[in-house]
Amino acid sequence: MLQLKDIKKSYTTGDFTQIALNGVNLNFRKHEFVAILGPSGSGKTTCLNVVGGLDKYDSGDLIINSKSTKNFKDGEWDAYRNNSVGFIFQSYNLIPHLSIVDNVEMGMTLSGVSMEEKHRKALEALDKVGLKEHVHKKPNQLSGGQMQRVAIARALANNPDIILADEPTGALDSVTSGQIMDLIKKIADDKLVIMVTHNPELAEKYADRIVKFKDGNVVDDSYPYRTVEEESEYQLKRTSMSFFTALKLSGKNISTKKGRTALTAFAASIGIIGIALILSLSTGFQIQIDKFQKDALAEFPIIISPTSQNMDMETLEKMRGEMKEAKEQEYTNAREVYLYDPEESTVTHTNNITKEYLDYIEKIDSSICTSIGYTRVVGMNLLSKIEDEIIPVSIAPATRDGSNGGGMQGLTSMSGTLLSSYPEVLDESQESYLEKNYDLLSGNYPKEDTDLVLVVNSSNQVDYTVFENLGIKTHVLEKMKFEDIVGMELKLVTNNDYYQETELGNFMPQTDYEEMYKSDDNLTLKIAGIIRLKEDVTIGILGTGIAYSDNLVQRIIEIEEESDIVLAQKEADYNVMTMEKLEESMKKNLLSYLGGDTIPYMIFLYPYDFETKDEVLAYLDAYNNGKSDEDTIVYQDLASTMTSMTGSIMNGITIVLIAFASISLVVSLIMVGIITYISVLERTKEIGVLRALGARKKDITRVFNAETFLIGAFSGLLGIGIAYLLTIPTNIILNNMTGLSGVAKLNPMHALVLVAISVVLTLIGGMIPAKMAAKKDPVEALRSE
Ligand SMILES: Nc1ncnc2c1ncn2[C@@H]1O[C@H](COP(=O)(O)OP(=O)(O)OP(=O)(O)O)[C@@H](O)[C@H]1O
Repeated sequence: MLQLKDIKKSYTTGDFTQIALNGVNLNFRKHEFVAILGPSGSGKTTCLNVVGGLDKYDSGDLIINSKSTKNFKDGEWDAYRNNSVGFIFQSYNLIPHLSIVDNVEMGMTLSGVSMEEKHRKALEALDKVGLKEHVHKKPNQLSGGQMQRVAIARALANNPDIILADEPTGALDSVTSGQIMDLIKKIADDKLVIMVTHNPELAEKYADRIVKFKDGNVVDDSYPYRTVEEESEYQLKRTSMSFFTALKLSGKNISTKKGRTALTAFAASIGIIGIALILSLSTGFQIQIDKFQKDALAEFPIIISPTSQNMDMETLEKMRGEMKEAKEQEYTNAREVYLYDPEESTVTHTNNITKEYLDYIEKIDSSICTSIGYTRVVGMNLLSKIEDEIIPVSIAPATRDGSNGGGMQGLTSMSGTLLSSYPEVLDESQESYLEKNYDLLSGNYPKEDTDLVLVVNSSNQVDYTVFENLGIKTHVLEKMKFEDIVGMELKLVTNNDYYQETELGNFMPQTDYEEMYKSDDNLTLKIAGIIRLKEDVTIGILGTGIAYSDNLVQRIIEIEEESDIVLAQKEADYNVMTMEKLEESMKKNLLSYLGGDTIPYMIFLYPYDFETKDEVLAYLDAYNNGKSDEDTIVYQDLASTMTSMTGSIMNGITIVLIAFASISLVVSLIMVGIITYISVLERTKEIGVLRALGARKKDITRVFNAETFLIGAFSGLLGIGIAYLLTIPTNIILNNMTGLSGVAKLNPMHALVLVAISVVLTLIGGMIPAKMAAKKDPVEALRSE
């Protein structure tokens, strides 16, 4: 059954080598009760540990069921301890934080016995040792004798062939000793029991055979066994601890030191709390910005103007780079003044808007672009009948505009002025731009091309010059009734009626307004209604004053293109009114003013929202494909420029803050490492017990990894929980400070990732101590107190 052949074992500590076993030869029968006696230090325990596979022999051979163990691998030793050997120690070596049943089940747990079978066998074993009523107690609630019974039950539970007992009654009184010996004696009926003892009477009374040790050698054997081993199959069942078992084991251990674990987890969670708060704030602010974009900036048109400054990120960065360079050049010592052209450092592009481009724009899909607006510099020859007198008037916007109460400062400063021509919807079935964004205060929204509207600001104000231009004597007026304004009519006079060619060949505006007023060619314009920007619309593109549709201007151009003055001006290289010489660009402007140019000055494209805006931009970009630099048309998308700038600033700040908060994560990593290390020290005995029960080194690592996993997961969840609670006061404070509500919002995705990070970091922190634990020598581990 079991055979020791010339087993030698020595321990070297420093320069000193202690021979513990000096060529031991022993044969054991399948079923017998062997007592090993001998003076202290004679090698009894060492022999038992070698037989049990806890300690490795230096030379010789241990033959188990006729199989040599010389070439046993770690895994085979682990399996051997688990399947074939049951240990009973003097100091019981129960795992204190597990219940009695769990202690007894542990060996079977390691060899993967099913839950029910394991439980049944454990109860059976406990019944055998007479502890059936105590199964749910913890080891420290039992007497010494009872604890040793549990240890015996544990040794028996997996039904091993060999029971090794190292002074099992050493710590017990004589009565209890007797009871335990009776129990062991009974076990020996169908097992090999090897017991080390100092007590010759006990040995005499109970053992079948007494082997005496002295100086690492067998000096006497009362019933030697000399036989040739018959061949037999010897199969070992591999052991392995599931991660779940490791979790359970560690969970129970952690639950015995709740206070410490909670403190550790809290300390470790501070980094997580910091990062979670930062993330929740930054996502919160980003959400606010996005909301602002959606609410306001989506209404912000894409602008195509004659010259455009390339305000994309690349250019901005370039400009910033130049600023940096400029800084570096500061404070020269030269005694000279340098001249430079600031234009050279700004990137401008001249857009040559062509008929082809206009056609392209007009073909844009109405499902991505709600409306298109134009500005054209077309002068209108307007007359009005005021108190029976006909006078020339104008609907030009107020000269000091910008007070429509709609927060249009952005557009005002960047593109010069607010518009007086409102955009037309592309899809006729859609609500018109005015209906969507402006409340009607009086009259109607414009229906005809010739309908005008008066735009007022939130307090119904209009610059008095608007009315001055309309021919109304404003110095006697402070206010005007809606009814007096709505329905007001103006006559639009054609160029042919308005300008007349003189004998000198130049054109002069007529002054016979009565005559002009009566002309059949006139168009009658009417102020159809008074409108005001809706309260929830942030950006209105119309300035206060009179607004009209682009169709009206197009109609004027259609008529005036063929007017005498336009035809004459087209031919001439001088101003046909003043006869002054004209530059090419001045001529172009004059023609536009006279209605002789179909190309608008600026184009405004209004996407539905941010998604369709991208499509509109793609459509505009597509036009530039394969075009030479000067033929490309550069648009301005101020909204995106603004938001991408705020976006990257936000990201920058977030990264810096997270970097700071991460320092505390590193601290917690180190702390978890220390805690795990302490835990390894505290659980050394448990490591030994587990190894004796057949746990592999890997399983020990797993136990501690499970512990750090639990701490990591707990601290992560705790951190997220606290961070979540902290968002409440944060939001209250922010609301008081900024008026924004619900800014801090913890994204569930971020929460999950942070818990994962916490787990990974604590696992890393605990890795080294867990490896150290696995490397512990089982014999030494068992010996530790
Ligand atoms: N891990 C070790 N390192 C160094 N020496 C050891 C180690 N384990 C045992 N020894 C030495 O080996 C010898 C045999 O020890 P062992 O524990 O087997 O004796 P023992 O007969 O069981 O003694 P006791 O009856 O007092 O328990 C002793 O001299 C002991 O000091």
